[in-house]
Amino acid sequence: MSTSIPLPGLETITAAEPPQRRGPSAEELLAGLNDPQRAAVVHEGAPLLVVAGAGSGKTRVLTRRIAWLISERRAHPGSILAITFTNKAAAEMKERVEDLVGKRARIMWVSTFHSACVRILRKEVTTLDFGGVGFKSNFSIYDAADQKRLMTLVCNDLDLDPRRYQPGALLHWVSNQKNELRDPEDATKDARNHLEETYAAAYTTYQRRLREANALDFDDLIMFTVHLFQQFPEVRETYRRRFRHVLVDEYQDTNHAQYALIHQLCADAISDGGPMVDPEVERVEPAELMVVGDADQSIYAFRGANIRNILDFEQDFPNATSILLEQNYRSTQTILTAANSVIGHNKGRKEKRLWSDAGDGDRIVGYVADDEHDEARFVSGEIDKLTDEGRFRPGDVAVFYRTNAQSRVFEEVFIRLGMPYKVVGGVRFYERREIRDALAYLRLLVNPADQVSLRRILNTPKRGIGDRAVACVNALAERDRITFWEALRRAEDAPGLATRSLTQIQGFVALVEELQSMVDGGERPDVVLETTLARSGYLTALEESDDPQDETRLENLAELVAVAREFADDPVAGPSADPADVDAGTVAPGLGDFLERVALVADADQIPDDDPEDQGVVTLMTLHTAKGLEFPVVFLTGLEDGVFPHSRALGDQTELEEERRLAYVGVTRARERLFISRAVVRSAWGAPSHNPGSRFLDELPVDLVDWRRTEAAQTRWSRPDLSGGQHYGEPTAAGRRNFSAAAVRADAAARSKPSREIPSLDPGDRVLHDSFGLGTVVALEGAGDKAVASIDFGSEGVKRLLLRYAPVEKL
Ligand SMILES: Nc1ncnc2c1ncn2[C@@H]1O[C@H](COP(=O)(O)OP(=O)(O)OP(=O)(O)O)[C@@H](O)[C@H]1O
Ligand SMILES: [Mg+2]
Repeated sequence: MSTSIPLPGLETITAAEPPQRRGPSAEELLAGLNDPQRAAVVHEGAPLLVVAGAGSGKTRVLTRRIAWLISERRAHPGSILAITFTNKAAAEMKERVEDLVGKRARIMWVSTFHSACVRILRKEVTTLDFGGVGFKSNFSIYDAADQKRLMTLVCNDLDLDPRRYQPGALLHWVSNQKNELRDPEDATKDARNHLEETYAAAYTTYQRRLREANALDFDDLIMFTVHLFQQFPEVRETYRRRFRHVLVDEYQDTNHAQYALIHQLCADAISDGGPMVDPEVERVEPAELMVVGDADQSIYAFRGANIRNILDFEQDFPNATSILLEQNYRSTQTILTAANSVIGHNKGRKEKRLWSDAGDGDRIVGYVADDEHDEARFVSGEIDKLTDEGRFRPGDVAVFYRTNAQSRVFEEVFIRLGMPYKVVGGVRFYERREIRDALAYLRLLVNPADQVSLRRILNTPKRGIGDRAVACVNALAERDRITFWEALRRAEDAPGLATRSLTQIQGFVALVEELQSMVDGGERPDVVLETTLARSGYLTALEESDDPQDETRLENLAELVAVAREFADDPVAGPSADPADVDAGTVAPGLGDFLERVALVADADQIPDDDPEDQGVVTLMTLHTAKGLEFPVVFLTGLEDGVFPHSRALGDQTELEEERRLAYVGVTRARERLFISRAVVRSAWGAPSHNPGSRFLDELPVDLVDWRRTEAAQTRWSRPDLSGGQHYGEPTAAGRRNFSAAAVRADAAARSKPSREIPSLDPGDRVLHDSFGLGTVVALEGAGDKAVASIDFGSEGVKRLLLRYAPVEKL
């Protein structure tokens, strides 16, 4: 499948060739390359290291070299192994090489480390016989959730105190061991204290259980392949004979195990083969190796990536040749200078002189937003302007953020404005399972006839209402021609329903009815939502789960509560509100209104992935996902200390440097235009926090950035180095709201109480309303907190107002 994400360096130099056409000429293959790039493409023999800054054509050179090997050096495509960082990048690279040299390229191996190892192990794993229990080639591959479940079992096996030994922490430790190629025996042997002994015991049991399940985890894929090669030289030699050319992109993000794998395939003398190396096995000449990378873009240390692999390449491969690329072809000089300036703050790095002849280009635009909604509106407003001018299409634009949860606000604004977008590497917020579950609960409260919602959550979280019970209730509904909900309420009449199921169903019905009474009482949507999540056991189920994803789910639900709270605080503002939609002070927004608003936002199916005129769509993604890509226009958002750099990194120099490399990756994705933004207040996890500007902002040259900011932000905040900024826009409702909201958000109880005295009114009374002016009370319903007055405001019409909220004064 072709993707609309531009993977740079992979561009075609000739159109797809007709079947009989001869391959491209050498000149064609070298067209559009500078001298050092050509040298890298045609290099023969010794291991080759191409180190260069972002956008200097590393990926392009690697792709061309593959085509060159096949076309000019007559290498058999099957003898080529190229490693990329993602499957997407692999698919693109393969496609481009095929475009260049034709279909015969198809049999080369272009893949990630993991995919390559799966292929090898499917074939060879039966050779491995750890502890007498062999693997079968149909082994399963365990993902993070599977691993967590398995490790929980291990903890039970070993009777480990769950408060001291958490499966997540154990798995992290095990993963580190595997990335260092240390098996359970190594770990046990080297354990220096009780804690390490326990970890090693967990590792041993975990591996045994994996074996029994005929399963491998991701780290095993690499470690087992390396062990296979080390222990069975004849197998290794088979692959050495096969792969005559090995090429690795993004080499800076390889970990030790991956490095060892490359070493096994390409090193001249294999030092770490151990005693099992069989002198009888005929040694094969090492494969030609080419690795390309940029130490400044190493951003996966948390997965064991070792920056030393690239720094030490010349030591590891003593006869290596290095080629340096210094010209950047991606970005304007302004963008490049900014990137160089930020990364220059990292210590102990090799200085690079990256330059561009693309001209200075436009200045970087900076924006200090009142809050995250304001930031999202700024981004969408700028995209609108750029596309209206006709210079860029939506597909040219990418919006980057540090963590996945930050996509939500952008999504809401984009949907509201009809801006086509896609989220890469994450599910759209309102399509996430937990969000759909929570909304299904709320829909049910408003509309008990909503069968789809009801069935979705009837047994979510698990409460022992299984398929059989549902079938019995269904039978009752059909027999008596009542709704499914009615049938649930009368479940005692359901034919064949087990007593246990009946009790469970009655408990569920009581829960829903209780929650419904909150809704009928006019309770705030956020309070209803929070209560629902708590009372239904949904939160507890997630909290107690071992699935690492459930932590993210909790965060997402907190985010949804924040959405509801904002809506209840001020239905006029908020990302998806059009002031014209809501009459200020009319009946306080209830759950139904909230659901309606959310439904509009959540109706993401309406958004085409790519629009018919091939304008493309705006891409939203995290900075980690952006590696290797490029876009004409980039928005780098959330530049706040505690967001980016991540709060975890603030006190740690090493982590801070990794965050800075991430910033460098982000900035260098931009070709022509770069926008940077931060929000003065950000409502993460439902509570507003004031974050200072990112320290990376201070590391940008002052004269390269045009600061635009709101008046509100200006008065509240000042940076000495950004004083020359230009005014942008008016203070927004959202900004004002968040500031006042910050002050009053003391606790949930306080939020759900009226903050003002309720005027006592009678029909015929004259009142003054802040927005609608003079009016006459025509009718009254309810009392106390729930008192609603119908008031005739003459030309403004008759409004129904919940007096608890309405700004009316009796005259
Ligand atoms: N000699 C050249 N002439 C014109 N354009 C080039 C040249 N070399 C590379 N490019 C273009 O420059 C851009 C960056 O190239 P590429 O993505 O290969 O760089 P990279 O070094 O791999 O970047 P990164 O470090 O971000 O992975 C691409 O659009 C590529 O097509
Ligand atoms: Mg690249």
